[in-house]
Amino acid sequence: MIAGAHPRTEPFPAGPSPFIPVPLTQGGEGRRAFRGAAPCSGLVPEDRRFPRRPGEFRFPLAPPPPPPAFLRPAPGSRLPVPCPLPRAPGSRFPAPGSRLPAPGSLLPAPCSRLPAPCSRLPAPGSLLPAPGSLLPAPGSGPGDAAALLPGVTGPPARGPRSAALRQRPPPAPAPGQHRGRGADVRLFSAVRRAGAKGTRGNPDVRKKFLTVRVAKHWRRLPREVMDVPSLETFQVRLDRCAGRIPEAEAVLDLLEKCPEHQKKGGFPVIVFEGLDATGKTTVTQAVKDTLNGVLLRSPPACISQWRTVFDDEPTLVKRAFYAAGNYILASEIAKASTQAPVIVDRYWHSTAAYTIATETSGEVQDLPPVQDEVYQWPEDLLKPDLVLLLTVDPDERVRRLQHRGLQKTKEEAELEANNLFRQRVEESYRRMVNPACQEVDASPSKEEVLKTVLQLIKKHCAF
Ligand SMILES: Nc1ncnc2c1ncn2[C@@H]1O[C@H](COP(=O)(O)OP(=O)(O)OP(=O)(O)O)[C@@H](O)[C@H]1O
Ligand SMILES: Nc1ccn([C@@H]2O[C@H](COP(=O)(O)O)[C@@H](O)[C@H]2O)c(=O)n1
Repeated sequence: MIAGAHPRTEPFPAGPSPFIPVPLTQGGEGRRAFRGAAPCSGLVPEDRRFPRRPGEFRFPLAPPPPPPAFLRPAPGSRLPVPCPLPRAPGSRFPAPGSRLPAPGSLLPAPCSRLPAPCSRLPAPGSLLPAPGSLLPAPGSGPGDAAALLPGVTGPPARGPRSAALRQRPPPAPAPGQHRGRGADVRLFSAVRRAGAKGTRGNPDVRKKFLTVRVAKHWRRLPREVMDVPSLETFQVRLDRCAGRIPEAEAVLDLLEKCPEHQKKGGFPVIVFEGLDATGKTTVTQAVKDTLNGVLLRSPPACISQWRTVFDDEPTLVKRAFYAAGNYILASEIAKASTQAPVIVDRYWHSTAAYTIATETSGEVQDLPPVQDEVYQWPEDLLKPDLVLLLTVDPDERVRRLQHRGLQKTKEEAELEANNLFRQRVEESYRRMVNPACQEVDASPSKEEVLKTVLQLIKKHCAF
C-alpha cells in the first residue's frame, strides 16, 4: 500500500465532513523531517538500501559489473595511461584549451566527474565538443564545465537499460512542437526568419547577428534544460551518472517499477507549491485532515534519503533526481486518487521553477519569455486537478523561517540572500501553464489561509 494512504472501504466522504476545518497544527517539522527519511522498504530491494547519511557511503555495495565485452581491451593489449587529459592546476577538470583525444580512444582512470576507465568517447556529432576542439574554461557557462563532460551529458554509462534507452528512437515531438533540442531549433528558426527579413544580401550582418543571438541564449539556459522533459530524458540523465552515483541506479530501479503514463483516479488531486516557509506543510496537513484525504510529498519518501547526495550535484543531475521523484510520485498519486482526495506537497512546478531560476541569472525580465516551452507540463506526467501557489510577503516569510527554527539548506540560504533568485523562482511558478498555478496569498493567519484554500478547492474540484 502507498505510504501514508488511508485504507478505504467506502466511498468518499468518510470521516470528518469536508470543508469543516480541523484545528491547525504547528507545521513545518513534518515535511523537513522527510529530508533523509528512511526509504520505503517495500519498494527498495534489500541490496539497494543505503545508510541514512550520504557521507557514510560513497561506493556501490557490490563491486561494479565488468564492462561489456565490446569495451574490454583485447587480451594482451596494453591499458592506457590514466588521465591523459591535462588538468588545470588544483582542478578536477581538464585545463582550458586542452584538446580532446580522438573518438574511440580510451578514457582516463576514474576521477570523480569522468567516466569509468574503458568507456569510449562518443563519436563526433554527439553532444560533446568535436575531438580536437578546445575545452571551455571550468565554470565558464551556466551549466559549468561539468555539464559538458561525460557522465553528465555523455553517453549512458552501462547496463542493459542503457542499451535499451540508446536503441529506443527519440520521443516524437508533440504537434506543433520542435523535437528534443527545441532551443536550437527555435533559436535558429528565429534567426533564419530575422535574417530573411533584415539581412538579405548582406552575409556579414547575418554573421554578426547569429553570433550575438547564439551567445546570448547560451549564457541564459543550457540546451539540456530546454530539452522537452519526459521520463525518458530523466532516465537517460540518471543512467549516465549511475556509474559514479550508485543512488542514481537505485532511483532508476524504482522508476522501472512504476507503470508509464499513470492515470488519475476519480478523486481530486490538489498540489501546493511555493517557496520554503510559505506554509505548505501547515496547510497541506490541515486540508488533508479536513477532506479526509491522503497527503503525499515530492520527492517521495522512498527516495528522499538520497536528496543530500543529489543536492550537491550539478544542476542537470540534481534536477533529474527531483524529476524522477515526480514520476515515482505520480504512481503513488494514481493509486491513492482511486481511494480519496490527494493532497500533494510540491510536484513538477517546483522542479521546473527552481531549475529555471538556478540556470538563469539577473532579473525576472531575463527569464525565458512567457509561453516558452520551459513552462509547459511534461506530456507524460500525471496532471493534478488544481495547483495552488502559496505566496507570502518576503519579511513575513523570513519571520516564519526563523520561527521554524530548522537549519537552512544551501538553497534556502541562497533564497534569503539573493532577492533576484527568489523573484525568479516565484515568477517561474507564475509562468507555468497547463496546469497553471492559482496564487493564494498565504500571509494571513493559518485559519484564514485554510478557509481561502478550501473555497478554491470547492470551486475548482468536483466533489
Ligand atoms: N498562516 C500562517 N501564519 C503564521 N505562521 C505560519 C502560517 N503558516 C505557517 N506558519 C508557520 O511558518 C513556519 C513554516 O511553515 P511550513 O513549515 O508550513 O512551511 P513550508 O512551506 O512547508 O516550508 P518548507 O518548504 O521549508 O518545508 C512554521 O513554523 C509554521 O508554523
Ligand atoms: N518536486 C520537487 C520538490 C523539491 N525540489 C527541490 O527541493 C527543494 C525544496 O525542498 P523542501 O523539502 O525544503 O520543500 C526545492 O527548493 C527544490 O530544489 C524540486 O526540485 N522538485
